[in-house]
Amino acid sequence: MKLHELIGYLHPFVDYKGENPEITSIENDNRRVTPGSLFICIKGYTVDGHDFAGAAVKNGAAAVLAERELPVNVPVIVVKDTVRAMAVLADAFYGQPSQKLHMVGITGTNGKTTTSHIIEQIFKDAGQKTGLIGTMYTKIGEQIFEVKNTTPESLTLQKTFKRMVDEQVDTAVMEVSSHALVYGRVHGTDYNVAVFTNLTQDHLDYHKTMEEYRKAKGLLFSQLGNAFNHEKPKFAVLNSDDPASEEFATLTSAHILTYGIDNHADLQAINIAMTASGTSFDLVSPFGVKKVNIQLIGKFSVYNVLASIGAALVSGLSLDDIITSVEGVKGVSGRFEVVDAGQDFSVIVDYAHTPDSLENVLKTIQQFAQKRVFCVVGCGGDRDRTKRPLMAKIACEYSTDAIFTSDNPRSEDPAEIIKDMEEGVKGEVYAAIIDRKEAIQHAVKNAKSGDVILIAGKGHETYQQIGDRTFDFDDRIVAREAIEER
Ligand SMILES: CC(=O)N[C@H]1[C@@H](OP(=O)(O)OP(=O)(O)OC[C@H]2O[C@@H](n3ccc(=O)[nH]c3=O)[C@H](O)[C@@H]2O)O[C@H](CO)[C@@H](O)[C@@H]1O[C@H](C)C(=O)N[C@@H](C)C(=O)N[C@H](CCC(=O)O)C(=O)O
Ligand SMILES: Nc1ncnc2c1ncn2[C@@H]1O[C@H](COP(=O)(O)OP(=O)(O)OP(=O)(O)O)[C@@H](O)[C@H]1O
Ligand SMILES: N[C@H](CCC[C@H](N)C(=O)O)C(=O)O
Ligand SMILES: [Mg+2]
Repeated sequence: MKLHELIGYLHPFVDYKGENPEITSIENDNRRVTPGSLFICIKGYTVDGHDFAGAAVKNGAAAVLAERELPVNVPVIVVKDTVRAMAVLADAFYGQPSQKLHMVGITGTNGKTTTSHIIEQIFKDAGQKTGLIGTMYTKIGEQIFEVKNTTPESLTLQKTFKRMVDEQVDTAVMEVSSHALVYGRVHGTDYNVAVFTNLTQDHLDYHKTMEEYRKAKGLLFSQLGNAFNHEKPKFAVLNSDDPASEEFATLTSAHILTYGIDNHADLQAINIAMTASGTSFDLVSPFGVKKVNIQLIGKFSVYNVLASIGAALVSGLSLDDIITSVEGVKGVSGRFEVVDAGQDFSVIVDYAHTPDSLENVLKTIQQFAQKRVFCVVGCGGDRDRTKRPLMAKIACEYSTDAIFTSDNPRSEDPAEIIKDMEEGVKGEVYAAIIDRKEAIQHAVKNAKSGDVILIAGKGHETYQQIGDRTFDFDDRIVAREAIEER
């Protein structure tokens, strides 16, 4: 694409009539620039991309998009906000790929990864080729690509959509983090279905207040657009048991489908019963009452399944087929994952890293635990500090043996993080073992027949970040080894 054509997609006041080179790629990292690239300078949290314009030109950049003039010998196009401009250019450069996919976006504090996998499974069972973008990876069909963020910045995102289009993907399911919504990473992404799971405390380091955090999540719904396209209708799938849904409904003109358990909803689960092999419920729907038996455990899993059924139903799939699919879902890596090395006590690895998810998982365990419940838990460094005492309190309240430990301390002192946790449990009995491996070994050594050990916070993660180093660490492997050493 020629530079002039590309610039034509920007704000009409952007005035550029200079040279018109062929733009072969768009990059925002000078290390990825090749001859013919347009280099976009982004002011980051760590460094300022404007400082790398010279290096980008050395690598062959044909033009630079920046927020100020720069001393380089290629055209510099100046805009007010390069992050906003990047989203527009990425969408245009890759041929507006999100408009060619059936797009399902999921936001909410907890359950995004789980729900996205359930939805992926339903569409796969319906014979579609799927794409998935989220915390664990990006997937195109069965190909897996590593990721750094739950929701990548616009350039990577649009490039991924383009690849999905090229590989004949029908439906793309993605997690949309609150950071992504605030930072405009999904500007231009044309969702057909926007799903809300729930809103509870997390990320207050970034959003400061729950109100700001709620506003961030609401952006997914306000960005669903206002026009009625009857050939490609838009839907908001909202949790009727979460008070934020009422506000989100007002933000969009899209059709609304609600799901819930406690409050009336278009899709409501009643008569929920936990069985040895999962959870069963009656689904009250516009198509009558249907019995559903899922292999997942807990009330929170019922919410994720209801949200997934809702997203698939508004996408035009048949309810009976959808139910068959969700009944086949075995669970998602690191979410309530059982570690079975033949021991006579249960070990569960779960990605609960917020107060609400920890409480949900421990309450679910209480429903079947007969004896002691050990809870190995830590809180991430360089993240919301205010959740630390709350998570510690929940661990002590809903388990018999709380063991506080480290979970990616990053640049913080792990002992100080545990001190923050301890603020929430003055006078309670607990153990504090900084080394996560030792903490897991301690629980495994002390567990007796019939006990349950929950290892919370890291789920699928295969690393521990201490300082600026990343070490191999997998709760499931460490637990298995500890069991085998017993
Ligand atoms: C705070 C934050 O959001 N940071 C994101 C941001 O990094 P940054 O601002 O530090 O970037 P930077 O390193 O300063 O670089 C600025 C610019 O200079 C460029 N650069 C940099 C170095 C160089 O040598 N050459 C060069 O050109 C960079 O490519 C970039 O364009 O831009 C990066 C690239 O897009 C992101 O990967 C990074 O996410 C970091 C890893 C992160 O931890 N983000 C968290 C807060 C986050 O976004 N989390 C949510 C999930 C939350 C949830 O679970 O709900 C998510 O969606 O992942
Ligand atoms: N609907 C839900 N409500 C509350 N807690 C949930 C729900 N679904 C899952 N959880 C809990 O939250 C944990 C994380 O789930 P999941 O990874 O699906 O969430 P996420 O929203 O993708 O998280 P992240 O923001 O880190 O990407 C699970 O391990 C489980 O403990
Ligand atoms: N997406 C979340 C994941 C937290 C996982 C937990 N293991 C931690 O490192 O705090 C975050 O970056 O806050
Ligand atoms: Mg996730």
